[in-house]
Amino acid sequence: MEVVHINYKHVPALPGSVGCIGYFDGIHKGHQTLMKKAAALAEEKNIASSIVTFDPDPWKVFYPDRKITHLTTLSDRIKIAEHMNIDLFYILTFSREFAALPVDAFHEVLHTMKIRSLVCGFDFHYAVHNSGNTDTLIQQPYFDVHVIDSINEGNRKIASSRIEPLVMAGDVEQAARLLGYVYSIRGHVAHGYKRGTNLLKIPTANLNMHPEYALPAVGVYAGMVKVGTRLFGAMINIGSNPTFENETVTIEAHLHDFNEDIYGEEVRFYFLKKMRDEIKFDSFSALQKQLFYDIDHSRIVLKQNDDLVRTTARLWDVKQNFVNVQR
Ligand SMILES: Cc1cc2nc3c(=O)[nH]c(=O)nc-3n(C[C@H](O)[C@H](O)[C@H](O)COP(=O)(O)O)c2cc1C
Ligand SMILES: Nc1ncnc2c1ncn2[C@@H]1O[C@H](COP(=O)(O)OP(=O)(O)OP(=O)(O)O)[C@@H](O)[C@H]1O
Repeated sequence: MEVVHINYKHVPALPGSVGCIGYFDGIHKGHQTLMKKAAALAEEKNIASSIVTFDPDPWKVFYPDRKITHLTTLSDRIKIAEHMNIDLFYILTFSREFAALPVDAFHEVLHTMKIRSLVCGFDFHYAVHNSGNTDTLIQQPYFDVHVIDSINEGNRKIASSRIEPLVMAGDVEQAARLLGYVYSIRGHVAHGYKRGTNLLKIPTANLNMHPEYALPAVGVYAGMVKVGTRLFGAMINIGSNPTFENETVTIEAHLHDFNEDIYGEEVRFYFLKKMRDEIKFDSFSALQKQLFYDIDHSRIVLKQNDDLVRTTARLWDVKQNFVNVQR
């Protein structure tokens, strides 16, 4: 898949393609349906398939002072799209000027990009004051338009704005049902207080998370950690370690059957299921006993969700999957 950054005023020479259009945060099951349709139409027409998306996030452009979080960063969206049989990933630079384009000018930009067919959702809006919709798209003269009906779960549209609150409430299982894969966040391994190794004999990797992600609720999760191209089973804690009365919230994981120094490395934490709330224990040994129980519990959860783990591993190009394999 080729990634092309485009300024709408200077569109480079591009091949004809069947595009699907939107912001696509999370690339959830609704988005995946659009992408599959674009890929199928492109094959029929024997031309390329493309994604037409925007960066930065329109919300960031209009509200620069607000902290805006996402399910995926742009590089995550590119990575996932690679697995959706898409040939070209177009990133239109979003600005106030671009947002102010009249409907007709927006159509002309897509025409200049040689979009031959466009796939969009039933509620897609675009151009100045979001005045463009599927009707105006269908009426334009340049390309044919395929509108996808609402892809629902439980009678409600699957949307990024529905998934993010689920993640933030700790319901990562339901989030995975809507995404089609396990929610994850990326960052670097930072130094903790070393109590995990020294006092509890349960070493943990502390995550310095990329700030763009929606953080799951405080609690203890079964999940996975990706180190390089290897995936490990894990249990993850998000919280302030009340037994030790930390002042800040940390994100830390104990990886199953793992004993390597990974300080500073880029890693990804995957949240499969919330197992329990964080608790203040009366003694270190009571905490330690609970943590040993959590290790067994997380192994069981991983076994029960093997298909979901494998689907997720495939999306993120895992080369060695050690989940459910003792090293
Ligand atoms: C899966 C998991 C669950 C945890 N649960 C709790 C908990 O319920 N209460 C608590 O005070 N600390 C909990 N902790 C945090 C430990 O106290 C923490 O790992 C320890 O303080 C080591 O921190 P350090 O890496 O900063 O040294 C948990 C850690 C993990 C990995
Ligand atoms: N569940 C869905 N069913 C059908 N089409 C969808 C669905 N979700 C998104 N789309 C379409 O996918 C494209 C990209 O959607 P976009 O990311 O812009 O918003 P969204 O997923 O609807 O999320 P939100 O409403 O939270 O912003 C749009 O064309 C949109 O209409």
